[in-house]
Amino acid sequence: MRVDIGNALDRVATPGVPEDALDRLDDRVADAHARIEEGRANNEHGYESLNLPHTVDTDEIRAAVEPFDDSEYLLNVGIGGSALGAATLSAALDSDVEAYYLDNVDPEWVESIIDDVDLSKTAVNVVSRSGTTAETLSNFLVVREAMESAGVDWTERTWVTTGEAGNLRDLADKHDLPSLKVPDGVPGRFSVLSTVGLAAAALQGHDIDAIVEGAAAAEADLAPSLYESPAYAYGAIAYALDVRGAGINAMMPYEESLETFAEWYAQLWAESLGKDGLGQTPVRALGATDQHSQLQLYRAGPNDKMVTLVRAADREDTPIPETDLEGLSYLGGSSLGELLDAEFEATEASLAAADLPNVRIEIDSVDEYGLGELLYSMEAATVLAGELYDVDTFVQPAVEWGKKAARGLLGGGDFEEADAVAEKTTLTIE
Ligand SMILES: O=P(O)(O)OC[C@H]1O[C@](O)(CO)[C@@H](O)[C@@H]1O
Repeated sequence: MRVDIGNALDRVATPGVPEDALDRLDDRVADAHARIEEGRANNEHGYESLNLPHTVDTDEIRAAVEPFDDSEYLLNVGIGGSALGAATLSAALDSDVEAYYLDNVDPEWVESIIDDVDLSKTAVNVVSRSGTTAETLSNFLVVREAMESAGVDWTERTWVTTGEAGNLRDLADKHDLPSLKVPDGVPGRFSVLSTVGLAAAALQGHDIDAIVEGAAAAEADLAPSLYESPAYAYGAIAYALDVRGAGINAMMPYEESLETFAEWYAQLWAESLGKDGLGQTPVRALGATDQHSQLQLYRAGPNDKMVTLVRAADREDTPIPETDLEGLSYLGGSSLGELLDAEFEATEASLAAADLPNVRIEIDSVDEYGLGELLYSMEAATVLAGELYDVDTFVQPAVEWGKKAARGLLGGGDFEEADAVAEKTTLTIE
């Protein structure tokens, strides 16, 4: 993986980072790297995530999903980090298994998916690190009832991925379900390279060892200098731009297969760094599509953002037939890939021409190795940025308020947060 930060320098962009400031920041990167390595060596909570290339047991994962290798469908029931990593891999890689990610509780959407699959040929993976997430447990109960109604023995088609204890662990023990453990020291948003992300990938026939090899290559690049580590270069430059005013980071892959990656990145970046009034807001974008959508704001709106452009050096291509359409003959004989690359580079240059900071991330190809490299690098970049912001990267206390309010509204306990809902200020226009 390569990261080009040239268009983030102050001689190109505003806000931009002076090269002498980057050199000074590199001293802080060295200190942060030492802290990260200490956390990894001691398997400290969160830092343990960066050890996964050496600790994940891919044989165990393949064995756990082997009983389901006749499946034509996968229903992954989980939310947040218990869905987005596996969904990123599914979206990026081809498989004969049709995978669905039930990571919301919109009833019409859930019912439409259950109707779309043949439950007798479906593997259900219920994923929850805590085992208490309302959306996940509710969707599981709905799916289980649908299987029972269809005369399918759900215990024959379900595996569980969860922590040491909790509702799902009890369910697995009670019904003797195949189960995989979510590593204790790995927060959900950092769990794609663990049982959480790789079991679904294995069921879909993907080479999870190649994913881990790519992650290991990114790990090998971690160094006490941003100039030696693409992952740290990205984490450092994004932090440096944020503290200079680029409070928004548009993650804009120029690969349709990486659209879900941008969604995964948004949770990783926001839930890790959004603390104590700090944190850069991730925006999910897609090239070339958003050139015809958000780019107007990026170029001519407030200079309060950076754009991260991601692409693969190699991809399959499709020729564009010759044409005599007025003004479009230049396209004939070219290819869609050449057009996409031209638009990537044109957008990159257009942002620089508008003084808007942007960073280029390039992987060799969107395959298992390239995905492992990209995902691990973004995790390492996030951990580094967390050290530079000096926030607690691996917790997410701010999400608990809403959970308690919702639980109180449903009669799940007496929570003052639920009382606050009733006190809403209203000014309704109809
Ligand atoms: O895996 P669990 O415990 O169901 O949590 C799902 C998601 O919910 C969160 O805990 C936030 O509520 C995320 O950090 C996590 O990825």
